[in-house]
Amino acid sequence: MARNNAAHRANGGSSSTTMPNGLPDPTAASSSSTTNANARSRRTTATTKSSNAGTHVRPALFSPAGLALLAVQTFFALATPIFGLAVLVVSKGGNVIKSLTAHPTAGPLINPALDLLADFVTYHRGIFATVFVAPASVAWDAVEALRDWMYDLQMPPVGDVSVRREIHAARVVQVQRQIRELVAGGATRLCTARPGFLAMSMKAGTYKKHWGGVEVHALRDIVEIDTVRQIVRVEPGCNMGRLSRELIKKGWTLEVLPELDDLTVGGLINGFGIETSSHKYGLFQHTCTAFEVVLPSGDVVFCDKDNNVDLFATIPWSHGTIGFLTAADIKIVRAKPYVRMEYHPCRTQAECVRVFEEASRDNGNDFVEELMYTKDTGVVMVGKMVDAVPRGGTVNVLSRWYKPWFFTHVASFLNRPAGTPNAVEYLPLRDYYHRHTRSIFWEIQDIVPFGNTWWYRYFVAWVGTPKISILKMTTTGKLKVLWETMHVAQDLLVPISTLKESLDLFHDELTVYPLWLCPMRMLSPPENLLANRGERPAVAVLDRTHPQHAFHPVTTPAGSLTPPHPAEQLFVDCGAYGVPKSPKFHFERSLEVVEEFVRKVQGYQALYADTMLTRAQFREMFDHRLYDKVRDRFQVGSLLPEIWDKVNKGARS
Ligand SMILES: NC(=O)C1=CN([C@@H]2O[C@H](COP(=O)(O)OP(=O)(O)OC[C@H]3O[C@@H](n4cnc5c(N)ncnc54)[C@H](OP(=O)(O)O)[C@@H]3O)[C@@H](O)[C@H]2O)C=CC1
Ligand SMILES: C=C(/C=C/[C@@H](C)[C@H]1CC[C@H]2C3=CC=C4C[C@@H](O)CC[C@]4(C)[C@H]3CC[C@]12C)C(C)C
Repeated sequence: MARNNAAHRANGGSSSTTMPNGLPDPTAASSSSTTNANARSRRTTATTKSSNAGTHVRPALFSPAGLALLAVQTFFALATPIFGLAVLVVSKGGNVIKSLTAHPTAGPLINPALDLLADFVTYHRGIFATVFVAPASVAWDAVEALRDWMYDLQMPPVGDVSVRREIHAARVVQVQRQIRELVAGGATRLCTARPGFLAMSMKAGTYKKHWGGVEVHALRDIVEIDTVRQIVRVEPGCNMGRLSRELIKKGWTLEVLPELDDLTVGGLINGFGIETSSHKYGLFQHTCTAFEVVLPSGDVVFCDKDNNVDLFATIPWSHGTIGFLTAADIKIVRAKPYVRMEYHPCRTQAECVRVFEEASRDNGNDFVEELMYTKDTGVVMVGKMVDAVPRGGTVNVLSRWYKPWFFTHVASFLNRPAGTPNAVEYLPLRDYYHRHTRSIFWEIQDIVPFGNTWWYRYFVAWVGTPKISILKMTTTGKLKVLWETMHVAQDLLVPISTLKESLDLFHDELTVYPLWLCPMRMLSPPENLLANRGERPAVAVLDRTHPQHAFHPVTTPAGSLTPPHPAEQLFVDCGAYGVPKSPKFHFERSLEVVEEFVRKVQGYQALYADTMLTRAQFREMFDHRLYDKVRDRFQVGSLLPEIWDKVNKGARS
């Protein structure tokens, strides 16, 4: 099978190649329009074929009850755009209104009205989120679901993937074309065209306003599900909500499926993705087996453990600073319908650390997570996928609108008298994965403070859950200041051996509870790969079936922002989301102190969050050796600046 070779192309070589698994090389297409036309014509043929064959199962969009609910929600949603527009204006959108408000006669009339509106949106956030953000979110999701459903409807029967591959290939050509046109048009820097308010972080990159934007998130579909190779090939704009829905329906799931519905494959690979199965499988990117990338030169490169392995190892964490990811192969595993969840309430800090660590080291557990509620109390949750609920077992369908927020449900187990056996319940698998979506972890309590009362849950919560992106989009200037000075959303990845020390420091500096603890195997993605390039000695081969494999000493290869702990593989993601209660708390100073600690213990800062690190400190925290080489090899130049240029404090607002 011919392989793509970026270096060859960079030297002016041309080739007609085939990507692995028969994926046609998009660069081989004579022109994008021809490819599109081909794809379109094949799509038509395929549609006919599928309806003739009668084997194509069309997914039911909504149940009758769901449709009724949707109708009411859509009614609410109709009012939303008008109000949303006004809010956008208040939060500095819309040049027309700006000029109107500057007008000597119109200004004095409009400005007070806008101020009033802004105050309402700021100080009555709960009402605003309920009456406008939630229905708008439902409408948004419904439109997306409709689009995805219609796309899937056009597709040929399961098993025939050629049409999807063709469509994907045509889309990649469009990405190539965009890059070439942007560069020819004088763009000196490139980033994705994804608007900042859609990104799963508190802030948006200021560079989005000035750099050339490449539309890659429009590539948002599943290209194929290969149950023989146990791989799903997916485009970068596909989100976790859609992926979990499609896979679980077919009896499969991802090894690591991050919990918020709107997280995208592209963002999770180029940033980092974690879930409660990460103690077993590592980060989201560690479960990927291949990437397709369009370089700033416009060339397409395929990489995996056998081809361009250096690129393969470097794409994770690179934040789009090597190329644009257009597809990824991700491992899938058999899904079981339920998660048997055991809640271990812990009443001392030592117990919180011990029970969590024991559970994290046991690969017999499919999911491990802890929520700390105070410095000394927490609940460790241990989940195992099961085929059925035993007689007498309690099923908890968490996604029902009237259910209490998950973190409050978990806290209730601390009220049980010490000595009572651990509580066990059975959660439908998809409900388990998205358990923190409805309450946005626990951030919703600061947005809709009355959202967990019985009357709200039963009579109002059916309206829907506010989407993070619409909350971001409707953040007023005053709110922004409040969020920036009085709130944190930070994840710090520390070796498990430093957990107690980390908890003490976080308590001292931040005092944010609940505090999220999630174990993770910190491996260089991929293991064992760079050894044959003579960078470092070969790493020990990991045996995933070994119950204690997380503790096999492994020499991680150099580069790819890898951890400097040869023998330390188990890390903990400590996630502090909320309003710090520590009297010491001062946003910038506290962040500096915490980051200093993380550097000391050779941990990592999650880069979706704020960082105060200087370029030098950043390079110290993340090993850039391989990264620099790869950027040189693929002649990235200044078109894609370094990671720090995209994540430093000044690059986001
Ligand atoms: N459980 C979890 O793992 C959670 C993770 N997160 C964080 O959220 C982020 C993911 O959020 P999401 O909104 O999906 O992603 P974002 O839009 O925030 O993208 C994250 C980074 O990846 C880059 N990127 C995204 N797609 C591509 C692509 N196709 N090619 C090249 N670069 C790309 C972006 O570049 P650019 O700036 O140019 O757009 C950006 O630097 C992750 O970084 C993750 O750490 C948040 C919540 C939970
Ligand atoms: C990285 C992890 C989890 C992170 C989440 C808890 C945060 C990621 C993005 C955060 C948010 C973005 C924008 C918001 C709009 C504001 O108006 C309100 C706050 C928020 C909803 C905010 C809340 C926290 C996040 C969702 C882990 C799992 C690795």
